[in-house]
Amino acid sequence: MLERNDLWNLIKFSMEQDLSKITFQTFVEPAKPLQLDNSQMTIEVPTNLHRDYWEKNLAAKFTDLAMQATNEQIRPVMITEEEHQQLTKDSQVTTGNVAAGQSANATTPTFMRETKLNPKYTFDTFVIGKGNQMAHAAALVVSEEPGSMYNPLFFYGGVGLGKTHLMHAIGNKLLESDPTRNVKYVTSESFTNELINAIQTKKQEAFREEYRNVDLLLVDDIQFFANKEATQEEFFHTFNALYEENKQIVLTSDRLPNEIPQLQDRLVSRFKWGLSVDITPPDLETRIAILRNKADLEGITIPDDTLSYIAGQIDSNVRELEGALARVQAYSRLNNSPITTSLVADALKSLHLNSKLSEVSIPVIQEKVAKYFHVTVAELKGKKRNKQIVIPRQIAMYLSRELTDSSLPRIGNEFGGKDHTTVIHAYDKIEAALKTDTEMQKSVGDLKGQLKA
Ligand SMILES: Nc1ncnc2c1ncn2[C@@H]1O[C@H](COP(=O)(O)OP(=O)(O)OP(=O)(O)O)[C@@H](O)[C@H]1O
Repeated sequence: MLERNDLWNLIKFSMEQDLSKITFQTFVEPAKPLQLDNSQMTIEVPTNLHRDYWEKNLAAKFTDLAMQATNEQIRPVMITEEEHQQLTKDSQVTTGNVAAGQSANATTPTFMRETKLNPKYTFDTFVIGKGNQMAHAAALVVSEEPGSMYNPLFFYGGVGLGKTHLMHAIGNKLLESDPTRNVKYVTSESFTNELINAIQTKKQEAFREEYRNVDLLLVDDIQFFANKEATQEEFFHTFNALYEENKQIVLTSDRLPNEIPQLQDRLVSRFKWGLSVDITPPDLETRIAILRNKADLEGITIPDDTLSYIAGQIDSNVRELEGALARVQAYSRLNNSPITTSLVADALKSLHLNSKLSEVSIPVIQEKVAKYFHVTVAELKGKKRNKQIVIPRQIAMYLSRELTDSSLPRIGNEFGGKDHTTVIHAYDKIEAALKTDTEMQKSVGDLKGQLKA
């Protein structure tokens, strides 16, 4: 399935060709896609008049274009800006959910994240490569002997590298061998929201029952436990209850437990009791294998050299790789032409993959930062920890993450083989300093100006 924005951009592009300029500018340009799930796209428009026009004149065209692009029936659901604001307010009141990014803008279909396991995320569909070999092996062991070897099993690493996939694979495998097992998958955000609901509706006992009676608990993205005292307190007790009963716990995060801000020490130490394994970005061969696997599963015909071309363009994460393939597939359908390397180049052009990378590279950033602070590039890549070097090094890492598409491990590598968590730490530090420290604002502003010039 294409990502919401990707599909929207393709449809918008086709509408622009078909509609008069004035109709396009009046009704399509101000529309905003909010959410895409399997059968509908929710689209926000400024007024009732826009909504009526869409429903009467554009909805059918939208569905046709979406069908051409994805081969699926997707209907547009129009809401006005005012209705959207009201809905967002209502959902905050009922769920206590005020965290950014959890409104109707969420792009992940809720059925995958919050209620059940995604049946597509199995060991069979997971491609093993250097960066995930150990994680895969540990996941397999845990799915065969839950609660005995590695408890908890903790996966960490950058976004879109397969942590959730492996976690679901454990659950799916366990249920396949014994459908009576009680498996619960939850994101840390849903855990928090369910807890808040339970407190508000005085159903804490039921909440505890539900969580403490599982055979396998899968909690995704636990970095969002950061700073959430009540959630951490509750989770601590859930963890203990399950652990004592030898029930398996699997956790994922974008960083190691001790790097999650304000995570209680007692949780950090418990999370380290079992096995922590990192997942690093796939190398070129693995990326090609993932694409080939995906293309086969979807029945897409695509030549080998074209697959290699896509894999060479996108080295950051697997989700983007899959998004690129979906985009290419949609582009080929809309243009009614077979997938070739030149079609792929056209389809991916608007992602500006090369221009972003070639405009600013990590060595250029290192050179500019070193010059600005009168240190050497070797010192930035080295291990010295005095303030005169540490701050420029952290700024250079921050800028590398902001201005290039490089993955965290790749940035770490370019800085003398440092761990990706060091890059996260540097980024967080500079980001926090930029909020209050005027000297930092000036240095980073100057450097950005120089780099973009
Ligand atoms: N090795 C792999 N083989 C096949 N598919 C993969 C592999 N790694 C990742 N994917 C696919 O990439 C997509 C993103 O993976 P996933 O959601 O598991 O990432 P994640 O590490 O949990 O990211 P996030 O931190 O954003 O939650 C999924 O569709 C998943 O199936």
